[in-house]
Amino acid sequence: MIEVEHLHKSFNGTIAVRDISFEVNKGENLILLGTSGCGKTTTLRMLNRLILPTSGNIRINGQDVRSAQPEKLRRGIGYVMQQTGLFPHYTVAENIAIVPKLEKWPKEKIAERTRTLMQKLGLSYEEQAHMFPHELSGGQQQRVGIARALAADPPILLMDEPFGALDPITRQKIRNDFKEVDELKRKTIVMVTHDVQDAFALASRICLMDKGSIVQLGTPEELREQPVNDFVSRFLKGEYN
Ligand SMILES: Nc1ncnc2c1ncn2[C@@H]1O[C@H](COP(=O)(O)OP(=O)(O)OP(=O)(O)O)[C@@H](O)[C@H]1O
Repeated sequence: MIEVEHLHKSFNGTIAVRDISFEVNKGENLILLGTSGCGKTTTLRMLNRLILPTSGNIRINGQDVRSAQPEKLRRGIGYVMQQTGLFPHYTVAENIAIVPKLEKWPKEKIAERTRTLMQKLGLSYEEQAHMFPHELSGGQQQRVGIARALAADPPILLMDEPFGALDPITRQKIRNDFKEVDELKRKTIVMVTHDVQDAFALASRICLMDKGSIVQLGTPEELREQPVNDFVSRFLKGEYN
């Protein structure tokens, strides 16, 4: 469903992503894992054209993303940003409704969808829909960010450190809840994390990166049982976190 071929990105001579290729199958959860600065976010943001590659190809359902209109492309791809990226002056409900509004859904349908999603993500529509992001905890804000990305039911979801800013207990709780949300089970997801536990809890396959390159791509079991080198074993033991 997502095909990445020989993707390369340099910023003013600094190589951020170095000739990487991978595929993400429909319904898979591919985790881009690696140390800070290894090129995970740059890779993710090239998938929805927030960053343009220096060279290489990306196809989504066979279509080259360069031939798609950026706005149209992004409406079909939900995006959960680091640190939520919620609009501070929009209420929770208004934040969740951004894409459905762009899609000109009727008001009742938007309200119904917002209510359903908030409930699925463990939020209370009655109590929280009219609050502003700063009135919520970090974990609740993350849940709103995920609801917003899911609102128009895009088949693909890109998530950049969705649990990054949370304390370990909240992180584990949201991660567990996340696994149980039925809509997320159907999505093709590419998620960035530096956290080995996130990767093992959520990945269909892990793409472990270092210095812009892919070191190993495989199932969590493959990485654990057949690490290709010492870096992989040490990374999985948490020595780089
Ligand atoms: N806009 C930019 N201009 C210049 N250099 C950049 C830019 N964006 C990223 N880089 C560099 O590219 C490299 C990869 O960055 P990237 O953000 O993709 O890494 P990352 O693995 O997501 O790291 P983190 O987990 O810290 O977010 C880094 O060396 C970074 O400094």
